[in-house]
Amino acid sequence: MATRVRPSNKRCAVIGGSGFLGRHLVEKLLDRGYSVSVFDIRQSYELPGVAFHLGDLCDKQALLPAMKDVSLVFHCASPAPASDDRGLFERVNIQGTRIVIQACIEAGVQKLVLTSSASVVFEGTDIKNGREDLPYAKKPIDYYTETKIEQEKLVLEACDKEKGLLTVAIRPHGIFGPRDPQLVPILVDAARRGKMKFIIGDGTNLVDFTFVENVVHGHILAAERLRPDSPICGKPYHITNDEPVKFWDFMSDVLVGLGYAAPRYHLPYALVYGLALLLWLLALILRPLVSFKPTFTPMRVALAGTHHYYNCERAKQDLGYKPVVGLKDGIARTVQSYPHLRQGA
Ligand SMILES: NC(=O)C1=CN([C@@H]2O[C@H](COP(=O)(O)OP(=O)(O)OC[C@H]3O[C@@H](n4cnc5c(N)ncnc54)[C@H](OP(=O)(O)O)[C@@H]3O)[C@@H](O)[C@H]2O)C=CC1
Ligand SMILES: CC(C)=CCC[C@@H](C)[C@H]1CC[C@H]2C3=C(CC[C@]12C)[C@@]1(C)CCC(=O)C[C@@H]1CC3
Repeated sequence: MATRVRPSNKRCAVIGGSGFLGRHLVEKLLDRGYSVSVFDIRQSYELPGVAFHLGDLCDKQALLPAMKDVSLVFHCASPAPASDDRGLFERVNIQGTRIVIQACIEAGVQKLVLTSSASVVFEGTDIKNGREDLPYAKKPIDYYTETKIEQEKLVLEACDKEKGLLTVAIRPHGIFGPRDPQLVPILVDAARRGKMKFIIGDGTNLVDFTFVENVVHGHILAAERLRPDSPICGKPYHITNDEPVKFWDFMSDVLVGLGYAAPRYHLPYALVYGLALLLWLLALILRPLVSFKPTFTPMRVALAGTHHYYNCERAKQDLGYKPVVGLKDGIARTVQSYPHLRQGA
């Protein structure tokens, strides 16, 4: 009779490990003595001690080898939020997550840590110091958010001590740091095209931006505290820098750090939101004829002009979480890591 090898609790798999957050997580896990399998649709780097498994997470047969003898799985893969492809989000974030859960059960994985998003409660209006017990958004602002809600519910409902799979969801917000492919590059692209002269609204709205190493820290704490008797089973946790900042101050610090001018002129929020909505509709109607992607989508305008910051007291209490890198330091390290995006480079 074949004997089943009991997975070592230092063997883990990172689904989405080639991405921005995934790669930072892999690096920290290696530092902490874990051996890591990465499952991703692409391979973006090589590292000693990391075994890559390439494939689509919707394919269980492709996933299973990455989970062999693994006790802990991190699921941080998702299509990019900027995509407008509803079918893709539903396939990867909802159906794919069901498959990830089935594969975990089949492979005998004991713990599944999902990277969710604090945006699962965001409907485009102010959230100030939001706690985890806020209801899920009834009118999510885009397909990304809509499918992140369903994904989180699936993972948390899969937490079953009898079946031996424990789950937890981390809800980060506005992740930034070296190698981020969206926030800084999109911002610099807009600045280079002369589109970052304006502040949407009065510029006083507070937002969480979270340095990537803090997000990684939250994930690892959650994984290590996830045990049958711990209060964290089946729960979501906000992980932020715990330093809400004015959205436009953060943007200005990054822009000025990279040698661009800070936005100065104010535009009314309702006007910009209305224009972004019109442009989005126009892009949708004209899609069969011409393809253009507006920089200021309704989702980005909503994020730029409202308060959205979250309370992370639950993570402090249950996980012993405390940010390891402050906002000022995080911005400086981020700016330094993008020499090619500096003004004039
Ligand atoms: N960035 C942020 O501000 C925030 C992110 N999050 C969440 O954090 C997680 C990580 O985000 P981030 O690192 O920024 O994103 P990235 O796009 O950098 O990383 C996601 C990775 O998953 C891969 N992937 C996508 N689809 C599949 C698939 N079907 N099968 C296997 N791999 C796939 C991507 O490949 P490819 O690039 O080829 O698509 C990419 O390598 C996501 O779940 C996201 O929802 C939550 C809050 C904020
Ligand atoms: C309007 C403007 C100035 C845009 C430039 C910056 C934006 C690209 C980012 C500002 C807030 C960011 C953000 C996300 C993506 C990038 C921004 C829109 C997320 C949508 C990424 C995925 C999530 O789960 C939530 C994030 C909220 C903040």
